[in-house]
Amino acid sequence: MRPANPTMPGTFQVDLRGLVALLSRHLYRSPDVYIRELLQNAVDAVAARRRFEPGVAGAVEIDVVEPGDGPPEVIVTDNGIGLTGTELVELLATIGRSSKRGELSRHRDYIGQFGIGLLACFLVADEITVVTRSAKDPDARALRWQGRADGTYDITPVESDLPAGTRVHLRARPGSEHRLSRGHVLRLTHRYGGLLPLPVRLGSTRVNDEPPPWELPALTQEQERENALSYARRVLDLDPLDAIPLHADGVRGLAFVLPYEPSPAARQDHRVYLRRMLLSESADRLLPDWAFFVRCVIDADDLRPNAARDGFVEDARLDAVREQLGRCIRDHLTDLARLWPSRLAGVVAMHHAGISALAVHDEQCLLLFADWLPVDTSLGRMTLGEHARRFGELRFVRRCDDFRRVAPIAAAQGRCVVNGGPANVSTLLDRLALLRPERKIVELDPTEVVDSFTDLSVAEQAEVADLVRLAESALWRHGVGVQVRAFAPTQMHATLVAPEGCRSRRQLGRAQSIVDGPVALGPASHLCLNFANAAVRELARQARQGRIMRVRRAVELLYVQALLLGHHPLRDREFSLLDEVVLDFVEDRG
Ligand SMILES: Nc1ncnc2c1ncn2[C@@H]1O[C@H](COP(=O)(O)OP(=O)(O)OP(=O)(O)O)[C@@H](O)[C@H]1O
Repeated sequence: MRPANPTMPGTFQVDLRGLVALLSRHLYRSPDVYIRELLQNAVDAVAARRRFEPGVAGAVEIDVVEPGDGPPEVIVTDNGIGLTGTELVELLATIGRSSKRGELSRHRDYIGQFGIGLLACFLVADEITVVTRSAKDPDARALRWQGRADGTYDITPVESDLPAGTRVHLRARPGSEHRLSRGHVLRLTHRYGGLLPLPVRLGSTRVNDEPPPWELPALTQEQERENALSYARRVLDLDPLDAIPLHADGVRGLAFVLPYEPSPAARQDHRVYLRRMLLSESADRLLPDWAFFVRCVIDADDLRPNAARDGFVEDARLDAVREQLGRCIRDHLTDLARLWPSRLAGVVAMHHAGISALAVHDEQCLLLFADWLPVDTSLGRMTLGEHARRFGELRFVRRCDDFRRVAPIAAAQGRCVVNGGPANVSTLLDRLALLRPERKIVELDPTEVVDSFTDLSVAEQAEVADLVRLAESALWRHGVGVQVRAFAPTQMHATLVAPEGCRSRRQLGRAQSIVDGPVALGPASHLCLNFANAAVRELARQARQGRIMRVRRAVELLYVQALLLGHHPLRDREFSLLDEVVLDFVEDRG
């Protein structure tokens, strides 16, 4: 029989150096977070003291000692709750133990919760010295706790006149001197603690004397907006198109409409504060995807920070806040449409590509922005709203090639045709047609425009018969048929048409397959010469006079011109044709 294994109980041992290396490489973006963790502990300590001494005026003081012949030292002092000897062992010297955790669900007062923040100090110093006196016991002695990066610590009572509270000393380790220099500490304190609600001083300088931008006094809405815009210029180095006040449960802030076009797929770099302590300047996923064109600054009371403290934990609370912030932005834009249409037009003009891409999937986004989206039409660029006001019914062609071909003709006839070719436009128009049937959005068959061409009378047909014959024989090798009809604009010599919509061809009963478009352009396309154009009539006259070579060359030239006007790619044979025509011209043949 095998003997049972003897039980060997034990406790985990922590290799502090390994843990600190892990934090610095994988959790924190920069060793600079040590200031954030010290500030946060000081603010939390004041909050803890206020729980049993309400109204105590909290303050945080930072000193930087730069001896010149040695490494700089940073000292952070608070008049918070302080620590007893037992707490020093249980809380400071026990990794992962926090006094704030269980209470967090009951109290929104604390920023910390993981019990690892103090370790960030080992990113810049080999030793952390904490001198503390507990506020809970008036007779408590001051104690010094010295923790070292090798995982050892000692606690000694000290004779100190320190009132209740805590003072943390850090001396820069070789290589980190710059991070503990006065200028750097001032910048970091300003960045992380600039909005903290209790006074923070560096030496005699008050670091946080400005209220958050959403709390700046303002008599009117316009003044409020101006305050917000000037904050963005000063602090974010951004000149936004507009500022949007944000309110959600336990969250307040501002959203700024970006003055440049970001990619909808790009990270949203939001500036987020947790109980007025800067958490991150590059938080993502705080707003719905469609709001990619704004960048926001918010302060949250009870969203849960992730351990790296560069964003919030994805949970139901964050979902709800995201939804509410999205609603604020939507409502604001709807108000703009009513009260400041020119501002909304500016926003959409800047961000329409991204907005269109999103509106394809997001119905609300489509309905919100549809009227402000610009489209190209045969009568120039205009918004869909403007189009609806001017023309009522909207007719569009699906492809850019069709648009290029019909636009000049439609324009000359005063008809407004929308180009559905650019990315997303025709999909958006299809969706809008379903969502808002009263808008009467219909696809236009490009050949309809051609159908409005006027057929020639019998006499006129006789007049152009020689031209048609010569032109057909000239273009035969290109697989292109010829017809002559009259259409506007009169300056246009010719256009390429598919025979499908060509009544005269149908009337002539010629069997032609229907081929159209740049790649497929082939044997079934027709060059439609414009009888309303003076040069074409002159060509008909010269054809009657038998000037065969000249007419053939001119027709070939008009064919290439029609290809170019329709933005059809030229093939080798059309290039050589062009070459021949130019050579003829240069050598004065024909
Ligand atoms: N300045 C201070 N005054 C009083 N207690 C402090 C102070 N600094 C730290 N402590 C105590 O030490 C504990 C551990 O601090 P630490 O910064 O490591 O973690 P935390 O603040 O609890 O959580 P987090 O890791 O999220 O920052 C705190 O929970 C707190 O009880």
